[in-house]
Amino acid sequence: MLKKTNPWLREANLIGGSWVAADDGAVIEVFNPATGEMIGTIPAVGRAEVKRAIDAANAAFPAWAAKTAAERAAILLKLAGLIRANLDALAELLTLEQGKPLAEARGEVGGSANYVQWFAEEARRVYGDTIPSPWADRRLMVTREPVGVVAAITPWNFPSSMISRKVAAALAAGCTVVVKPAELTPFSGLAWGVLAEEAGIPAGVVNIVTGHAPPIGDEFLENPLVRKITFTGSTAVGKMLAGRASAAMKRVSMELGGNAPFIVFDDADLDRAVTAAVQSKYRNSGQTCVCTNRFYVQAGVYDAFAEKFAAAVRDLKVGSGFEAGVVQGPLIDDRAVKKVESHVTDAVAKGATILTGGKRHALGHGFFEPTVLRDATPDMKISTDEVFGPVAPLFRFETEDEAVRLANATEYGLAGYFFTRDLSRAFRVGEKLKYGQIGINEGVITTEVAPFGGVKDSGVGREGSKYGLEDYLDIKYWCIGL
Ligand SMILES: NC(=O)C1=CN([C@@H]2O[C@H](COP(=O)(O)OP(=O)(O)OC[C@H]3O[C@@H](n4cnc5c(N)ncnc54)[C@H](OP(=O)(O)O)[C@@H]3O)[C@@H](O)[C@H]2O)C=CC1
Ligand SMILES: O=C(O)CCCC(=O)O
Repeated sequence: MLKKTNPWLREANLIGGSWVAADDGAVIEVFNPATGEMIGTIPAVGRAEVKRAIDAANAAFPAWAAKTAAERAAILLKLAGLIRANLDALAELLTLEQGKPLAEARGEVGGSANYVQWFAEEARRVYGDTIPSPWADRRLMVTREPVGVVAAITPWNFPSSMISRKVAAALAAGCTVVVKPAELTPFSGLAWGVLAEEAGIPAGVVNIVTGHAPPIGDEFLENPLVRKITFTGSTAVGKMLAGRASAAMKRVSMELGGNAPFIVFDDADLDRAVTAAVQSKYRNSGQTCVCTNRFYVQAGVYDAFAEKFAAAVRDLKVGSGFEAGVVQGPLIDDRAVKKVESHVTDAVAKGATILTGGKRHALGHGFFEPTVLRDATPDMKISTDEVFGPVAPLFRFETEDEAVRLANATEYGLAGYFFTRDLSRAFRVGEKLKYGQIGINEGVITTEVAPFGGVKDSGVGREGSKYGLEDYLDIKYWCIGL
């Protein structure tokens, strides 16, 4: 039904300003994760179509890069306005293909517009430098230039805002792009292309291709016209892409997995910590790379926190994202549910106690009960693996040093959170945590004005903020003899 009424559901790819099918007509079916119903099909393109998209981006690059920053900014501002003007329909499309509650989808689409607006504004602030010359007869300066054609690969958990965060930055810098949205949630990405056209972004500047990932990834990696690859997704795929891209000397930005700790010290405001814990863990049903994965709670407040937290989680309403009051939608697919189930089974076998939830929800499909486990220990899989689902393990600790050691005992380093009312401890612990993003007395910290990104196996580069533009700019040094 929504397929007929939603004006943004586009079942074609955008290549060089034309909406096209795969050369051989191949398609992939896309399903609603809440019901299992097919909601549409997308082209399953091969390397030939991807090469044409890259050629189109390359052909469009000189004219787009030559526009003044103010001209690019004006087009991007129009796009931000169009996203906002159509927010309801875009949010419905997002919930339909991804499952998140409509209120969260509206928040994501609004965030998508915010990223576009932010980078429209930043486009006009790409400054250069002059360098004091060591030679009396020469003048030295530095300018910044767009890197060229960018290939962007985006995930299914934020199918709208991840495109904005990458593509708006690339466009603001003067780059042209070929985007590959996730196969499970392609329609929000394709809708982005429809809106980009309507905003007046010239043909070939934004191209969107869909299909099976390996051939598309191979063309991105092996085509010399692609100068940069930006990716959000799993660490395993990110490492593969970064390895092959560096062999071809392409620039990369990698936003990869996380294993976020959330530390509650004895001196924390417990009610505030509980509210933040629920948001940080159960947003998008736990399918966010900055969602808390491990809760470390100091011995003095362990029981009180566990009780209050479990009570709050019991109240979370599970169901279709379209239903009023629902705050937990389905997981993206059955593979995700099986992963969550295996973490719970492993934790319980090793001594964890289920305080609430713990199994598939009676609604079926991708639904899983919001779960809290107490008495978690470091030997459980959930302490090292990214669970990407609605399961919260509570670990107990005694001292500040122990909390920091446990929180840092992971190969990931994306986001970490802690709760304390002691200012000295806030700085002490914040400085010791090896993470790219720190939340103190806050559980949700993402905004377009701040740098999003990680250290260690969580990736390289930053998105959003003034730093987000740098990833799309090359530095050029000029030495001018007088
Ligand atoms: N950091 C984050 O925000 C995310 C983390 N994850 C983590 O990864 C786990 C698995 O999720 P999954 O969806 O499999 O993540 P992936 O890393 O496989 O997918 C992310 C994106 O990469 C694409 N991709 C996959 N393989 C290739 C390839 N060979 N070449 C080019 N692109 C490729 C996917 O395409 P396609 O959709 O067509 O497969 C998708 O667009 C999750 O459970 C979670 O732990 C997942 C998503 C986002
Ligand atoms: O999971 C991600 O990669 C993006 C998270 C965006 C957010 O925190 O809103």
